[in-house]
Amino acid sequence: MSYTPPSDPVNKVTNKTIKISQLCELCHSRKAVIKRPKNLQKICKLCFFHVFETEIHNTIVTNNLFYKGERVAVGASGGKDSTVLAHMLKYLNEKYNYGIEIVLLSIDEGIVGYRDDSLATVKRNQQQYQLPLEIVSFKELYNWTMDEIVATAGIRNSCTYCGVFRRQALDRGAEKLGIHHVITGHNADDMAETVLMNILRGDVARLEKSTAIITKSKGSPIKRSKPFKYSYQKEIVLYAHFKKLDYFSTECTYAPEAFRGTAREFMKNLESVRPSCIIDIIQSGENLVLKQKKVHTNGQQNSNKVAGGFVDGNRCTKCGYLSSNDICKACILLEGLERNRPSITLDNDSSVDGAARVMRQLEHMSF
Ligand SMILES: Nc1ncnc2c1ncn2[C@@H]1O[C@H](COP(=O)(O)OP(=O)(O)OP(=O)(O)O)[C@@H](O)[C@H]1O
Repeated sequence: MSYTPPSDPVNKVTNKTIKISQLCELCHSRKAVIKRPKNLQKICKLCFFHVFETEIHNTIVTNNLFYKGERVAVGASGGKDSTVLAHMLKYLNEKYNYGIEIVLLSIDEGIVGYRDDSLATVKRNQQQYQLPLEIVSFKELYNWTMDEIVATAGIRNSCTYCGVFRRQALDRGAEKLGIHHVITGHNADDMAETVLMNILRGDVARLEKSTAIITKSKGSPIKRSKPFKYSYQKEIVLYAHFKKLDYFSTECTYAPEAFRGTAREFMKNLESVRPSCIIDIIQSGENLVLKQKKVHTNGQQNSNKVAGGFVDGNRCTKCGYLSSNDICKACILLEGLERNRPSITLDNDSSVDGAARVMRQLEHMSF
């Protein structure tokens, strides 16, 4: 059986007759060109754009992510997720009149050959989407670049340093802009991976928070949200590809954290057998009812009580930023780094240059 579809400028059907079995399962008129990774439905490009955009709009509306007049900072790394996020928020904001003001906020971790190239993409996105851009660097905030950190502390814990500093840097960048809402491109795959990792580590405190679409620490004026919480990574990539978005696709120079890498691989294997497992894991995480925490005789809950009497939402006594301890994790990491900073005797002899100068500096270096 065959069918002559109406003219379709997007799918550009050259052969006018399409077998019924090739028709889009949603509109039943255009040729299906995609098998949706989320549910294996065969659909056309136009229907894919429509369902994908509508699902994200529904997530935003159902969870009251924005209020009219709100200024929001999109964590923009130049990668696929945050590029699609910036594009999508601009598009939905105009289509549904959310009334939000969007600013791109990028953190330059100082990774030569990776972040400098991806930031060039963000700068192009800024032009393409006509959005303001703020770049904050690790160097200006911490006086360390990730390259220097890896050279000093090794590659093994690079994700820990990068994650802790970037999280705080996003808050500090937003504060600098007077913005109280940071939006990130974390997707369903990231979230399912995190749930799995927290279960495997028995990290109950993090498990409780890991599926929240909005997170906010007590005492912090800055909230974070993840509108792609239910969006599959593969669909985000497909959307970027079909919309011909300009994004940076190289992996970070430093290897992903070993445990996360293993969890990611495991999730991918599960997904290939059962695509719905990503959403299923997120839903399981959302529906987990955790055992009541033990209450101390003084009435305080276990999780809130930490050494020094600090609870989540206090300020670090060193840098003044949010911390659940006396001193925040960023300051603890910085202290360790400073102790090990290579002390370089600067060679002011301008007669030697290039490799000879570097060799001379290396000879003076001590760790
Ligand atoms: N350097 C950065 N500057 C600003 N935001 C960032 C940066 N790195 C990550 N983010 C934010 O955190 C989200 C998750 O980051 P992650 O490192 O998991 O990268 P990812 O999954 O590859 O995302 P992307 O494709 O956007 O790079 C990103 O989508 C982005 O919103």
